[in-house]
Amino acid sequence: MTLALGCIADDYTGASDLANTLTRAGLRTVQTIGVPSDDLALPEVDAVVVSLKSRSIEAGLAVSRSRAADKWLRSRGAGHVLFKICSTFDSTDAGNIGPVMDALRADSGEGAVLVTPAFPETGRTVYQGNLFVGAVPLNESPLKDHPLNPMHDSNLVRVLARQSRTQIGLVDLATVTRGVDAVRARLAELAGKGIGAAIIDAVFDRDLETIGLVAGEHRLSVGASGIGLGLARALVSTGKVRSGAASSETGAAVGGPAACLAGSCSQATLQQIANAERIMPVLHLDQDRIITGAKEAERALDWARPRLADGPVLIASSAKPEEVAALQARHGRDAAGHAIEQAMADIAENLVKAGVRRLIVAGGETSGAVVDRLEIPGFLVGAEIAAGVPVLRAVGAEAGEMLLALKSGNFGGPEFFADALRLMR
Ligand SMILES: Nc1ncnc2c1ncn2[C@@H]1O[C@H](COP(=O)(O)OP(=O)(O)O)[C@@H](O)[C@H]1O
Ligand SMILES: O=C(O)[C@@H](O)C(=O)COP(=O)(O)O
Repeated sequence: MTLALGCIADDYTGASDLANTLTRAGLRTVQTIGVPSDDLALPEVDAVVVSLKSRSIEAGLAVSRSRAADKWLRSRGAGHVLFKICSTFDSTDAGNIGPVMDALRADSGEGAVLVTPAFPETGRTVYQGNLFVGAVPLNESPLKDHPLNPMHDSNLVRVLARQSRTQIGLVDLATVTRGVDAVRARLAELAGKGIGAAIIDAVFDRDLETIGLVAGEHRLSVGASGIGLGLARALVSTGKVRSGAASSETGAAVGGPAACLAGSCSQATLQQIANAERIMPVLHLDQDRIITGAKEAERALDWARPRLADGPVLIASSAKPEEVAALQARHGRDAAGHAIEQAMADIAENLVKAGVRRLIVAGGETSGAVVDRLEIPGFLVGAEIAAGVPVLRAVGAEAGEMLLALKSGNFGGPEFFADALRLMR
């Protein structure tokens, strides 16, 4: 297998979002959890997305895991590696976008790296280096209240400069609009000045196509699914990947009970949970009980097990920003987040033991904790539920045939859980 494109994603929902985008653009794609072991039977593919849970861990660990993934992808022939980050640039001043980019840049010998989280299909656009989420700048969007990485600065040149050892430049929209040669020339100019990375503006998919053509001539890029779309379209338009080879069939139905778990506290997920209350039983976890070790996961399982035969259930830890802030003040941000993620993993593990084979998880860190606990080594991409969220068919899972959906907290329409269940049969 010689990979046309290698990808390293810093969380699992982000990885499935990217795998979905690449598949839809015509690349045969598989999503692996971590660097695959030699005995994992991978189909013949154009792209591999290695999923890491590295967005919110200590920067040194994120760097070493990303470098290992990069090494594996390059050893499978990937000439270009995309480091997939969140379309809302989720990170803190300690990292991990800057430190990982610096390390992968050093390993690849890249001059100036193109960086953009733009993903117009989901309302993420970048202009003059400023990230917009829908109609508002990042720092005015719901991301200002993210439980782990609240985003308070929409100027990504500044945000990345605080995390990186290299100087950060800008390739503005006027340059992108002038086309591939103009972007090439600007990048060469920045590299000549010793600037190691540049935020590149993008508002429409056509901007990402221009960016993809230039980025594909290099060894490394950093961005969200939008730049993945650009890279994939460039591979197809230049004939490096045969178009139309990819299929996103979800395959045979798996049946069995279905369950939903929500750990995201995003506005979109809170609305989706409220709407799900109309169509399935919903249990709201008591977060203080989780953190103080009061057997809250067992209570949730006792509630869920007798209901599974009658239809899907939803278990949520999600809370409004002021409740999240109050909980964090009582217990600390990381302790609260970690304890809730582990409770979600406990619940998922036992739901699968109780027969659940169709599982929907809302939240990137939450999905990471759940998928790790279920020890699923990889996924094939199925039908698209909503922009950035595909049905995933587990490959090599201990529990056998399983369908999952890993939803980024911010993604999906108001009826997301119903939409997902309709496609996960
Ligand atoms: N009620 C709550 N209070 C505080 N933190 C919470 C609560 N519920 C979930 N969390 C934590 O918030 C984080 C949500 O992150 P994540 O799952 O990545 O969602 P998103 O996709 O919206 O970023 C996780 O670490 C989760 O454990
Ligand atoms: O790029 C995106 O927005 C998503 O693919 C993503 O990374 C999701 O992260 P979470 O919102 O933490 O699930």
